[in-house]
Amino acid sequence: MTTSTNGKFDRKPLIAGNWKMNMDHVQGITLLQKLAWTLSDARHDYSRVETAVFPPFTDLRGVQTLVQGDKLKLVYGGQDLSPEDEGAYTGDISGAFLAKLGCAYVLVGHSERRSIHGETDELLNRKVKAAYRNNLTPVLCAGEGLEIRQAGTHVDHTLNQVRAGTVGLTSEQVCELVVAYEPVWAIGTGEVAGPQDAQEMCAAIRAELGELFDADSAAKVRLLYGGSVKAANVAAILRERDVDGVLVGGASLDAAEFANIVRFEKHLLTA
Ligand SMILES: O=C(CO)COP(=O)(O)O
Repeated sequence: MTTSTNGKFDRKPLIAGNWKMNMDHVQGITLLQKLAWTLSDARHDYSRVETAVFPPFTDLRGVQTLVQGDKLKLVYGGQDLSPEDEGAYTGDISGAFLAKLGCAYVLVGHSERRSIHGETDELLNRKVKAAYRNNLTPVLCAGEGLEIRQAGTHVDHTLNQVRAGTVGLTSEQVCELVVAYEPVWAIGTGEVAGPQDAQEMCAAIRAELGELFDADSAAKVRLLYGGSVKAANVAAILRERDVDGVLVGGASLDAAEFANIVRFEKHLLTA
């Protein structure tokens, strides 16, 4: 990445697969081997796009062994982390443990954690800070539900989540930040937000981060769209100026489909 123009082409596209609670550690290795094989078979230029997977915690040790052993050009991360680094927090996973397993990223505040586990903005801000403290890049997830979208307050709602999640960060930290805009009504539903919807929100998030921090740092933040992304719709989404990548759920469980999403540039001409 260069800092010369601070435009879209300075931000490396990030194609991320969130496996959610799918794939045990044996299935996970098979999926990753298939993915690596598919990408290498197509002589994919790994250097142009960053590919990341977010497997369940129990898969991470096996993923680390495979990625390091076979020198795969993939990075990986956890789907969540504790706001604390160690101690009496039964069932929680420390960011320090994720870092030790070679994780580069960690998801923070996925809508399923917000809704099913009642995670608050205040807690998520502590998790974002725990990620930085442990040299993990947080992927802060934000986005509105259907009622909010229908009421037309989706931009305010999402910006509030981003504001709350980034309280107390330094500009240097913000430069590394990844924010995933995932409208809840588009997750796992087959409903995909239009490219213009994704662009509208990503531009608003970048502008807000520019106000909160500074324009140069905001220009470096990578903004992802998530919600029913597939090989057939990824290129149109990634043509948008402020959309720098995608966070893929269901389609990341199919190696061939996910590989086609990673190779989105190939579909750009026809999008
Ligand atoms: O939640 C998502 C990724 O984090 C999106 O899931 P789907 O791609 O299955 O809609």
